[in-house]
Order: sequence, then structure tokens, then C-alpha cells
Amino acid sequence: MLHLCLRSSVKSRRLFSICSVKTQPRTGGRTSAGRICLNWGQPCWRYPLATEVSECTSISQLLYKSGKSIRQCVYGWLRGRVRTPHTFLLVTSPGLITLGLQFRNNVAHCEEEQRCKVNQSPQPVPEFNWKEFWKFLRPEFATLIWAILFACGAALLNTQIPLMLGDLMNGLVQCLRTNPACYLKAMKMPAIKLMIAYTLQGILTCCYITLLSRIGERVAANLRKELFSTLLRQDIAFFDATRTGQMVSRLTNDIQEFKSSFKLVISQGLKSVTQTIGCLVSLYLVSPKLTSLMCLVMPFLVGTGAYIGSYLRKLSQKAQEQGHLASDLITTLVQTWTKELNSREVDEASSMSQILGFGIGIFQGLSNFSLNCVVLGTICVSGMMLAKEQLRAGDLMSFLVATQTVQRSLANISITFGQVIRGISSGSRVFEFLTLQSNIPIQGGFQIPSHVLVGQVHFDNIDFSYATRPGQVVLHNLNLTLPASKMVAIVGQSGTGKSTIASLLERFYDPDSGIITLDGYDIRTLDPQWLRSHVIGYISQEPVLFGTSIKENIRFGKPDASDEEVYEAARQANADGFIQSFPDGYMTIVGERGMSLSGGQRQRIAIARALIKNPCILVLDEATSALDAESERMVQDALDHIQKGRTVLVIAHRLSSIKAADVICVLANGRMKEVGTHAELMKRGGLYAELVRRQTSEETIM
Ligand SMILES: Nc1ncnc2c1ncn2[C@@H]1O[C@H](COP(=O)(O)OP(=O)(O)OP(=O)(O)O)[C@@H](O)[C@H]1O
Repeated sequence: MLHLCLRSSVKSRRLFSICSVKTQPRTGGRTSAGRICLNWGQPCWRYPLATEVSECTSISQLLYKSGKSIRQCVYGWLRGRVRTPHTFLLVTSPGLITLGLQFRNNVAHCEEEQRCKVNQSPQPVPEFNWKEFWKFLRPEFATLIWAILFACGAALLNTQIPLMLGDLMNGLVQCLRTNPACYLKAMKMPAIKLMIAYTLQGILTCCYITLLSRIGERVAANLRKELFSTLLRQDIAFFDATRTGQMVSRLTNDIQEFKSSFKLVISQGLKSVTQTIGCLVSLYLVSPKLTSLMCLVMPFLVGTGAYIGSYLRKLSQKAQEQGHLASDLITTLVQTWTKELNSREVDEASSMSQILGFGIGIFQGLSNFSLNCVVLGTICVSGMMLAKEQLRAGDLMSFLVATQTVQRSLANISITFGQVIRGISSGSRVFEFLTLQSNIPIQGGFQIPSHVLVGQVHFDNIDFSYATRPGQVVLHNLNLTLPASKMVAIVGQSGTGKSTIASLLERFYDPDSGIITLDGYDIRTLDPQWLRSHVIGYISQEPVLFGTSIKENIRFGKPDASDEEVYEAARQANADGFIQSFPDGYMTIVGERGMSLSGGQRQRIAIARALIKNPCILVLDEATSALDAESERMVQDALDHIQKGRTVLVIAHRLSSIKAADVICVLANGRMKEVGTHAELMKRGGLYAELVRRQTSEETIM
């Protein structure tokens, strides 16, 4: 068995397309029938050469014939005559090896990024929802097909341009050798062809980039709108469990990343793959010998570059983290101005950045050096071939331009691989939120006609825990009745579940067991939107005002309210006086979250907002506890005034404000401990009496 490799002294130019040949030698260097092995490292493709080999008289003849045979095979395959993937693999395998290396590096890098993200938040990355993606892509599908066609067209033209350049050069050399006067004539046709190719390529590039950006932007805008309305439809339990930053990140970063990846995969990925394959075939057709040399060198160079690149990326990530640490420290120091800026973190960040700079310098220097060596090597080898007339000057030019196109395309494919993985992760996160279903619908259900609505509420054997803390039972077997048009107060120590009762009544959450009824109807059968916007008026300790005018803030309670209704609600809430005293009156802008108003003024606007919907049930959740004595008196006056004729649930810390309640319920550890009027509970001398006694003595001390 004879093994010959590329570095053999055989001179035939066609032999460089083969890596090894295995034959059965006869005597005297003659060969018998055998196989030629197209071998790139490991034995892989075998191409039988029985007839030709049997005619060979020497190894060199055999090699010559085998090279020719493979070339014929390539041409044959290109013309669709030979149905074998062997030759295709021969041409593309070095590229595939290179891509494999780069892909491995990119995947490793992305996995690392993923691990970092996972470390920050223990959420696993969900699966990409192709069905959901298709819903958004379908309206743009026709445009997408055009974009793909244009991108492939541009790529195919790119593969032809080096060959055209070669033709131009060959024509030119030929003309200068034979008859320099015919220079213009010789140049004309190839130059026109090239011009057409350049123009077409430019138009196609412009078309596919425009179309892709149109598709990307439309899909992203639709995703954003749909995601936003899906988030709005979620119940409060979802917002308890999800960080605001996480939602904002999905609405902005993830959609942005997904859009960029989508565009990049079509524009760069598709184009680069087409260009790489096309140019490799062109290279082989121009010179199999030079192509084989290139294919030996390139995987090594690109692979090494990819390894160094991934090391530099890691280094850059570390330098960035160190930079963040240093800037956090600087922020702290700037806030306090206490210490000298003489820290290890800052020095560490500086030295890491310097190492990174050194690494980048080495990398760039090495890549410039090696790529220039490749060009020089190609010119040297091709110079010999030129001298022996095995190659023409134009072929050399085609070869160099096509090699550069392949290099660029391989680099782009490598970037695209990483981007695909990042895009799929971002898309998965977006679609995960898009397909969320709320446990409590935002609207839909029965609405009790207003003429029969009396506002009697009953909590029957309620058990409840928050989903985010399933181990902590907040309400145990709670029974509570809010009689129609009466005032019920709930008191108890902090954290006993008072506000939770109000949240259950508004149906922000559903109880784990038990049932809450309004006029005998289970509130789960009622329309939640109607319940919140027409039946219940909720006034909390910290009212939320929007950064718009006072009038709009009040009207928020009833969007179709007339100006007169707004003024009437403000009068009932004791707010009209101070609003009129402002230069802009009802058009006064309240500032972000109402910060340009006092606490008492904010609270009275919130009361007016609750009143404008004329609710049948009023929930006052520590509505006056954040106010000073004067503001509290004014707000309390407003509250006393508006409570008449409504069912009122008061949650209060200041027990003096609920003495007049029809029923006072004392809650401890989520259980109802005492129920009665102020007088009854004081007489009983239990928990309520103890709370009153403690609060009175605290107030006396103050
Ligand atoms: N969204 C939530 N997720 C998880 N646990 C919660 C949530 N809201 C309240 N809790 C917990 O439920 C328990 C009852 O809270 P709740 O706000 O109902 O108490 P409270 O009696 O109104 O207290 P305070 O008088 O201080 O307002 C507390 O232990 C609280 O930590």
C-alpha cells in the first residue's frame, strides 16, 4: 500500500486537489487497479479509478489521471451529470471544518453568556415558540421571500465578480502582449459586463436591506404592541412574581435583539453561505492547485483566530465587569465624598483593560501578518505557475478577490451563528410572555343591574396565601359580612392581612378556598372590569396620581365624565377650594406621581376620583394615616361626607377614626378574633380594648 500526500514531489498541477492516493503497487513502480482516496485528515471519500489506474505505468501518471478524473467529476457534478456529493464535499469540506471550529467557539461563548444570565436569574430559557413566531411573520411572508431572493441574487453576483475581474485582466494582458493599441476594444465588453454586475449587485443589496428592515421593524412593532397588551391583561399575581426590570427588558432589549438577529440571519447568514459555496466552486474552477493550498491553510488560520477571539471576548467580559465594579465604587464615593479614590478595584479595572488592549493589539497584528502572508504565499506559488503558464494573470486576480470574499463570508457566518443563538434565546423569552394566560380575566362576566345593586358583601370561609409565598397562609377560614350601606372597620396589627381582604374584594386575587359574594353573586362570576370601575371605589394610603392635569386625574375614575361631574366630585371631596386657589385651577399639572401637591391634597384628589364613579362600595385603606393632623381633619371631613348611603370598608391604624363604625372586626394572624361596635368591644376588654389602650398611651407620650 502506497501513501502519497500533498507534499510529494509530483509536479502535475492537478494533483493538488488530492490529499492521498492508495494503490496496490506492482513491480518497478507500476501500479495495478486501485482506489483514489480524497482524504482530508481521515480517510473519507473513495473514488474508484479502475480503468484509468490499470492503464497507468507510473505513480505520476496515476496521480495525473486521478487529478484529471476529479476535475471532470467536479465539472460533471456542476453540470448535473454526476450524482455524487463527493466532489461537493471535497470543495466545501475545508470551509465546513473552519465553520465547525468557529461555530464551536461561538456556541461555547453563547453558552457562557447564557450561564451568566442564568446565574443572574434562575429562570430557565424557554423553548422557542415557532408557531407564535409564524403568526407575526405570516403577514410579511411575501416580502420576506423577495428579500431572500434579492439577498441570494446579490450573493451569486458576488461570486461572479472575481471571475469577471479575472476575464478583464486576462483580456488586458493578452492585448498588451499582442497589440497594445486594441486596449480599449479589449477592455470594453468585460468592463461593461462588470459594470452591469456592480450595478445589479448594488440594486439587489439596496432592495434586500430595505425589505428586511421593513419586515424586521414591522414584526418588532407588532411584537411590542402585542406583548404590552398581554402584560396589561395579566393579574396582580403575575406582577408580584415578575420584576419590572424583567418586563421592560423583554419589551425593549429582547425584542431588539430578536429583530437584529432575524435581519442578520437573512442578510448576512444566507448571503455568506451562498457566497462561500459559490466562491469555493469558483476558486476550484480557477485553480484546483491553489484552492487546495488555501484550503489547507485557511482552516488553521481561521480556527486559531476564532480561539484567540473567544479568549479575548472572555477577557473583555471580565474587564467590563471589573469596570462596572469600579464605577459602582466611584458612584458611592461621589455620593458621600468621604474617601480618596485609591482602590484596588479601580487599579484592577485599569490593568485588565490594558491586558485586553495588549491582547487585541497582538490579535490584530497577527491576523494582519498572517493574512498578508497568505496573499504573499499565493502570489509566490501562483508566480511559479504563471512562469510555467499553468495560470494566467487574470486567474490570479480572480483567485485573490474570491479568497477575500470567502474570508469575509466565513467571518460573517461565524458572527451569524452566535447571533442566531442569542436571537433564539431572546425570541423564546418574548414568546414566553406573549403566550401567558391570566388566571383572572380582565373583563367579561355578569354585571348586576344598577337598580338592584345594594352592595352587600360576604366573605365565606376564606383561606388565602400569596402565590409568591405559598407557605405563608395569610387568611385562615375568614368569615366577614359588609352589610349594605353600613361602615365596617377592620383593625389589627401590621401584617395581619387587612389589606389582603380589600385586594380579594377587588378581585386582584382569588381565594384558595371559600367564596366571596356581592348581593349573593359569587364575584368570580361577575365582570372584573365592571366591579373595579363601577362598584368599588378604592382609596389607599399612597394614592397614585399621573403627571397630567388635576382635571384629567379626577376624570380617570370615569373617562366619559363631563366637566361638571369633575367639579362636583372635587367639591364633595373638599378639594374644590385648594384647586381653585391654584393659578391654573383644574388645569394645574400635578407633576410626576403628583409630587407638586401636598399629601392631603393628593389624597383629596384621589377621593374625588373614586367618587366620580359613584361607587356603591367604598374601600378606605388607611386613607388618612400618612397625613398630618390638619390634613387628616380635612380628608376625614370629606370621607365622613361621602360615606353616607354606601357600603364602606375601612382599614385603619388610627382607632379614633373608626369609633363610629357600625361594625369593628379585629384581625390577628389572618383570623377574625373579635367583632362588635366600639362600645361592645371596649366593654369586652379583649384585643381591641388592648389596642385602644396602647394607642392612647402612645399618643399621650407624644
Ligand atoms: N403581594 C404580596 N406577596 C406576598 N406576600 C404579601 C403580599 N402582600 C402582602 N403580603 C404578606 O401578607 C401578609 C399580610 O399583608 P397585608 O398587607 O394584608 O397586611 P396588613 O394587615 O394590611 O398590614 P399593614 O397594616 O402593615 O398594611 C404580610 O405578611 C405580607 O408580608
